[in-house]
Amino acid sequence: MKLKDLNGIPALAISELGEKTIRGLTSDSRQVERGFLFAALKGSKADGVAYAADAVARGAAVIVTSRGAKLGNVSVPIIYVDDPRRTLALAAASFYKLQPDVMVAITGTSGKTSVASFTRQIWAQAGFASASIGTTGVVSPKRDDYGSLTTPDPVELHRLLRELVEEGVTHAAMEASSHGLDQRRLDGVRLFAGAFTNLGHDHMDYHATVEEYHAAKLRLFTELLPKGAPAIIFADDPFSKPTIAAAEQAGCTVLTVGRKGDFITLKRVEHERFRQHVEVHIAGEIFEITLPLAGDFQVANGLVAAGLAMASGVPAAAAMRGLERLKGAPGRLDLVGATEDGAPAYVDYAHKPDALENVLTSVRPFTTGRVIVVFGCGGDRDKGKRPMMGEIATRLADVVIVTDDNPRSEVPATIRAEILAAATGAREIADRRAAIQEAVAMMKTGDTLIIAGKGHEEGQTIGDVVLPFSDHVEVAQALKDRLAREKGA
Ligand SMILES: CC(=O)N[C@H]1[C@@H](OP(=O)(O)OP(=O)(O)OC[C@H]2O[C@@H](n3ccc(=O)[nH]c3=O)[C@H](O)[C@@H]2O)O[C@H](CO)[C@@H](O)[C@@H]1O[C@H](C)C(=O)N[C@@H](C)C(=O)N[C@H](CCC(=O)O)C(=O)O
Ligand SMILES: Nc1ncnc2c1ncn2[C@@H]1O[C@H](COP(=O)(O)OP(=O)(O)OP(=O)(O)O)[C@@H](O)[C@H]1O
Ligand SMILES: N[C@H](CCC[C@H](N)C(=O)O)C(=O)O
Ligand SMILES: [Mg+2]
Repeated sequence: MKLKDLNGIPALAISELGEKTIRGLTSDSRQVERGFLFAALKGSKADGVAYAADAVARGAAVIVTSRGAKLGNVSVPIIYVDDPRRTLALAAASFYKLQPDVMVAITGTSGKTSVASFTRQIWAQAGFASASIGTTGVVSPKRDDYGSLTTPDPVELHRLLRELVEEGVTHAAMEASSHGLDQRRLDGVRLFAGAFTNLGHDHMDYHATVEEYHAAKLRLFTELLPKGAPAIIFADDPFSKPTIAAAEQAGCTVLTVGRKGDFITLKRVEHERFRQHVEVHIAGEIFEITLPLAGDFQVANGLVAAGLAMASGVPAAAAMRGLERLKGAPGRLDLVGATEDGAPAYVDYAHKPDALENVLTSVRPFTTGRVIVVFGCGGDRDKGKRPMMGEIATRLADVVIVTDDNPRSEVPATIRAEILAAATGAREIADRRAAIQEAVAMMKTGDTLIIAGKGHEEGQTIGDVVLPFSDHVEVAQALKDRLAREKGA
């Protein structure tokens, strides 16, 4: 492809260098090949400018960087732009060209993965070839790939979108993390609609204030959605109002869902142990449906997903039928098994305060005994979450076991101590396997066990090493061991 065919490149550079052939793009010098465009980006740990020479040595044809960056002497042309991350995203979109016809993005502190998965499932039920992209990976009719980042790097993202189109996918739902929005990873995506779930405490190590964190999320509506595009907003969150105002001001067509919602109005919810009966009103019509998932928050996520599906052409009745057949996203209030007398054990991805509060509150109505929770907090991540989660766990659970969850480069005992400082009466069991064994062993009739924080994850990161570890596997094993002990006794 010629440089002149890439979006985001300033006109002057096109007039001088437009005929140059570009064979690929990247912001990582280690991935540069002959003829690549290298974007030298200032990051959180390093400055890509320092790797310009490395990129040239590997064959870069041209470098894009920010105005004022000092590159020294390099032997290839340099294009200076105001926002190189955005330029890279726009260029990647034009390089890979193809995107599914209907692309939607979901932002919010919690619920993104679930809503992306639910939207894909409702579309699929309605007959569309659909995909979801996010924390748990990429799912389409032809693939189920394990993921890493919530919102992939723009080059990887656009390569993926092209592959999905080549597979025949017409509809895709993706997560828009605040990092992804802030770092312009989605700027080249041709979005049909956006959605907002809620805003709580997370990533305060990256964003200076809650306002800045909210503003990063609002970029989806204020800068990325085209004028008039549907913005599906959950109406019952403390941050719904300012989000609705910002989306309206940006010219989006705001469609609200929830108890205070106008597009889909939630009227009544009756909880059962593993499902919920829900009554909603849509344009004067009453729907009574059974959502086959536990947890209040799954009703919210279901309505946001139904809103996205309806905004993109699925009839209300079909969207409601879709809700009745949903499968939870892996590791989200995921029932792994139960003790011999029926006490359930769930794995859940709550690794931030509001999520933990929601999940513990959700299981209370069907718990006649004790709520037991096992959790920890990640190292090298927002430290403010630790005492908040300690306090929530002790307030809402009857038995709290604090353990390790990806300590990364930090001292695990220090992380636990920061949680325990606000968790009076909690027990400390450093080894996550031992903590799960202990929790399963203490379960009695009527109890509910929640193993929180890792959800779908398949590893425990200690230092730089990722040891294989799955809460699912451990809980299932602990239940088996318990059964064997009971039988032997
Ligand atoms: C803090 C953060 O978001 N970092 C992301 C960011 O990296 P960065 O720009 O800060 O990178 P850096 O290490 O400072 O390096 C600066 C530049 O030098 C380049 N470099 C570096 C070394 C070298 O030899 N050559 C070279 O060219 C790097 O490629 C980079 O372009 O841009 C990279 C490319 O897009 C991402 O891979 C990287 O994600 C890291 C791995 C990460 O852990 N991110 C997490 C925090 C994240 O993004 N999480 C969100 C939210 C999760 C959620 O709550 O759902 C997500 O969307 O997943
Ligand atoms: N709508 C919601 N409101 C509050 N908590 C929720 C909601 N949806 C999910 N949760 C909680 O948050 C956890 C993560 O859910 P999910 O993966 O869908 O969110 P996410 O926004 O993708 O999170 P992440 O940013 O960590 O990828 C769930 O396991 C549950 O504990
Ligand atoms: N996307 C989140 C995942 C956190 C999951 C939790 N298990 C942890 O390691 O803190 C993050 O990177 O902050
Ligand atoms: Mg997610």
